[in-house]
Amino acid sequence: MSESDAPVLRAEGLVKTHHGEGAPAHAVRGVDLRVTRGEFVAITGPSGAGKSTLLHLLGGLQRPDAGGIRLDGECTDGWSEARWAVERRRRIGIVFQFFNLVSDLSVADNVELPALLAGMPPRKARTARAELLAELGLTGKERSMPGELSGGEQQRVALARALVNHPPLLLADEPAGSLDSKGTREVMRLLSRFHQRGQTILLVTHDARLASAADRVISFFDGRIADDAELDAGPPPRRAGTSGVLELRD
Ligand SMILES: Nc1ncnc2c1ncn2[C@@H]1O[C@H](COP(=O)(O)OP(=O)(O)OP(=O)(O)O)[C@@H](O)[C@H]1O
Repeated sequence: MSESDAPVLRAEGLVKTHHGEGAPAHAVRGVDLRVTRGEFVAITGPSGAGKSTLLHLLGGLQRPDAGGIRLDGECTDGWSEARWAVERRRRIGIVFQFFNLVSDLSVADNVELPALLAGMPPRKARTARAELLAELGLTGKERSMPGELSGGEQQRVALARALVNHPPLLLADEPAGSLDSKGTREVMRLLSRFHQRGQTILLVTHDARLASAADRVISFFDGRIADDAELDAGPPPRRAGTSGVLELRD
């Protein structure tokens, strides 16, 4: 299988136990998962089921106790923290519930930073940033600091930051978890729109309504996949970069 035919993400036999103050938490108890190019997969399940731990493993933010992960067919076994950091910039965009923007950098700098760190020439990074912010309805906010923005706006900046390097995979961990209903609708509409353009997305949410935006829903329970179902297919995803400007209406 050539690398381009390989699944964007493949996990086999993933296991992760957290050792905290109390009894060990068996968060992920043996997970096999394959995500193909262009899929929008939601992982849903009750609080404490292990969804965030799984997403952290898949993004290389935590190491599994057992099992392995392949990105575009490439085995990640033995990757160091530094290697994961480099590969994440190129291959995996991540958005979190609480945005995790750099509070003392402007909106523009937050979005440009990962592009510059990935080696994009400054002029190209500025153009990429401007295009994404325009698409996300944030033109005019470039000089704002994150603390001056609403939660929904901050999450849109986080989305721009996650996508500025055109990563093959977007991981989203409860991206609407701290937003009001308007912000939630915006974020979900944007995820759907990027998916329509061909973006592969893995969304973790405890909210079954949000999961229904995906075309495949995995029910996660007690550290294991309890169900894995394709939903009715919507219009086929288009190739990346072929659609027009986003509209953000209520
Ligand atoms: N860093 C940690 N140290 C110790 N235990 C942890 C740690 N992170 C998670 N856990 C435990 O692992 C289990 C799974 O947690 P996880 O956050 O992955 O679940 P979740 O499904 O994402 O939950 P939620 O929807 O509430 O975010 C829980 O019992 C949790 O308390």
